Amino acid sequence: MQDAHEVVVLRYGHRPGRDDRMTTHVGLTARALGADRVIFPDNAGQSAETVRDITDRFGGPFGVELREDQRSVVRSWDGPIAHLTMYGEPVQSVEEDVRGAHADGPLLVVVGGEKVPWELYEHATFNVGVTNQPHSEVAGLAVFLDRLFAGAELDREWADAKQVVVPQAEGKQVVDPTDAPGAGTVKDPQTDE
Ligand SMILES: C[S@@+](CC[C@H](N)C(=O)[O-])C[C@H]1O[C@@H](n2cnc3c(N)ncnc32)[C@H](O)[C@@H]1O
Repeated sequence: MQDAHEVVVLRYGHRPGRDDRMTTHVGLTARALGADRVIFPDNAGQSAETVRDITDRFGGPFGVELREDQRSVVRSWDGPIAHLTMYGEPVQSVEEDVRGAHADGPLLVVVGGEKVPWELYEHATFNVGVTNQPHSEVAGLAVFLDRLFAGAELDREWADAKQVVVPQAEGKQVVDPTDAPGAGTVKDPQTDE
């Protein structure tokens, strides 16, 4: 089910083992930088678990779905599609048009892993390059979302978090959101200690 205002990231293709970290980071980047949900291939269950766990701890809302057939997600999408590729038009040239198209419908942002089918280039409303240099789906997605939201995603607030990071000039502080400011325990979010 699509919501007219949503931004959904589709990870097109996943090679278990080799792509695990990248697929997880596509999901974490989509979540952190303002997308509403991510769709992973159904062989990326471990990445889906990790992104759900982070959402559970650090807040949402953010959806994670596993779908068997990415081709059918693209074919049946009822709204504009932005496919990120080094061969596409410069993001700085098309960002306004993408925002305009998104005003009329939900936006699907597609990032690849291994080679994506040619059909995707034809089916996409926009083929978007974040530079025309080869780099990574995570970097491309981050810059694209920041351009799409014009930086507003950086000030987003999170609902139902169990842990909140208190920004520090030095060191790390993570508190329970129900604690008074400054009264929380100091934790490393990666080790939970
Ligand atoms: C390892 S790259 C594959 C490079 C591929 N030849 C391509 O079409 O961009 C995996 C994914 O990273 C993203 N990507 C890589 N470079 C990009 C760029 N300059 N702009 C936008 N996306 C890029 C694309 O989504 C691509 O499918």
